[in-house]
Amino acid sequence: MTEYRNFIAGEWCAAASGQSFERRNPADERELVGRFAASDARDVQAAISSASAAFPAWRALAPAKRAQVLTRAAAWLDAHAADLARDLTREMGKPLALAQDEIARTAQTFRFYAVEGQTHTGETFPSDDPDMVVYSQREPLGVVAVISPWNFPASIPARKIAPALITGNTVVFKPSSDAPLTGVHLAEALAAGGAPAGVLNLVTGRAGDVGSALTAAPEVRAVTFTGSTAAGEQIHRSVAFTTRTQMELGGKNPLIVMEDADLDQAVDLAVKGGFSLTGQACTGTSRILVVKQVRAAFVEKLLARMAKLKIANGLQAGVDLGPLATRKQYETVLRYLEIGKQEAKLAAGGRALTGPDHEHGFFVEPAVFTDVSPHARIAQEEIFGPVLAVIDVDGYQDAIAKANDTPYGLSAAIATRNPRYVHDFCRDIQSGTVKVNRTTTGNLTNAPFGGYKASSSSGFRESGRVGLDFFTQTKTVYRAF
Ligand SMILES: NC(=O)C1=CN([C@@H]2O[C@H](COP(=O)(O)OP(=O)(O)OC[C@H]3O[C@@H](n4cnc5c(N)ncnc54)[C@H](O)[C@@H]3O)[C@@H](O)[C@H]2O)C=CC1
Ligand SMILES: O=Cc1ccc(S(=O)(=O)O)cc1
Repeated sequence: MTEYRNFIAGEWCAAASGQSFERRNPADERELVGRFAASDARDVQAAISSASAAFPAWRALAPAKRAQVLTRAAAWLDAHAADLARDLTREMGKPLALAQDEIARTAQTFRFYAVEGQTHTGETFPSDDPDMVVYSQREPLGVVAVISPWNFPASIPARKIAPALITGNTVVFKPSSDAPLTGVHLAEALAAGGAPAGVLNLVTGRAGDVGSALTAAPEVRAVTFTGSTAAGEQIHRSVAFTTRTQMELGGKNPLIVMEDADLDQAVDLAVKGGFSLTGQACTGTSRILVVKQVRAAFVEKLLARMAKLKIANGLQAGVDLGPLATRKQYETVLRYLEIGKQEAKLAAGGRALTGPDHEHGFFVEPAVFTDVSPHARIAQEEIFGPVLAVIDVDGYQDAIAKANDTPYGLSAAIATRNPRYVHDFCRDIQSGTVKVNRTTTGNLTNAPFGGYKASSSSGFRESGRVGLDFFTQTKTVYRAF
């Protein structure tokens, strides 16, 4: 099947316009992945009405019953994991092993919130009146809009949808039009899990056609979004002042390599953090701040390691890097490679790949720039591609000052064996996630996730137990006889 529809009020339905858009495989544009409903404001309004109508009964349902829906959806994901991972690779390009891992983590996220959401309780407070009890309780917000990107088309929406649903909200979900098929599969999973009609609604389409209809609707009580800073700003401007927002935005994530680091391990962190997912992770490493005395040895090992990377269609065995996910992303990365050549020294890589394995896809060689000024554009702006900027530093104080000197603060790592550096780094770095001798990428379902500075827009963290907070409001009750 290659024709996919919206999911509204428990029914699979075509867009009101009757139009569809296509998604093609970024590794080989000749392959059609599917055709999807090209929705507009009418479809969005139908989905919001459906979610509003479903809300009273869903919030009244026992949390254990809501949990069963998530648990059964997780079982459906597990049962279909092989096909889902394949579709995920076909639609956005990541290597199959990473897609398999993502589907497994998505099921895990549904199970995690099925359990945690049932004990997301309030507190009792000592009362100044013996005839009065005082307590707080958590209540759902209502209709929540979930807007997600293409780089993690299963795990990012899952960690928004699962906490929203378990706490009694209903959802209108708009996946990226560059990875809509995995969004369709999430809706299938929840339908198979027994979500009542209207509890989860899926609307596919271009941001320009559905964006503000969804985010500005007065019935939508909260918008949870992951994507670019530019889109985040637009959404922020479009919502009513009473609409709660949660935005996970970009990063310019540093890896600091100290003079005492195990250089083989540091290279591993740079390659995995910078190039896995072809650099298209918000937590991807993009700046390497390396102490001068080990810089030459580090770069030499890094280039040797890069020469062994296999770049091809993610469905092939042993692939390290797939294509960039979209033509727009491909053009952006090529543009930044040209900017980098003006600003710094290209030490390796950076060519657009052609030839038998690559000619129909968006493939580029991973690139390393050295002699990069900390204020160069390639050291300050999110590229979202396999491009590493190596910046020389004089020691710990210089490294931390430069690491903190961007508008972002999502994830940061240090390679060192010195406990003093470890201690100071965990204190000094302005970043929502801090890693010691681990990659900037990768985060656990059960731990909080979010950024400092321009990397997140609100104090509400995603993921982990605190990921439930965004989706509830607190009511304080004073109850006397
Ligand atoms: N933080 C992250 O995980 C991600 C960051 N990005 C960054 O964004 C850049 C561009 O990628 P895009 O796919 O164009 O991301 P984007 O931020 O434009 O799109 C992300 C999602 O938001 C939706 N969207 C965009 N504008 C909207 C609006 N005004 N109202 C409602 N929904 C809206 C899109 O349809 C998509 O579902 C990348 O180069 C990268 O720098 C992209 C994807 C993920
Ligand atoms: O791109 C940002 C990002 C990367 C990974 C994840 S998840 O841990 O797979 O959910 C979330 C956000």
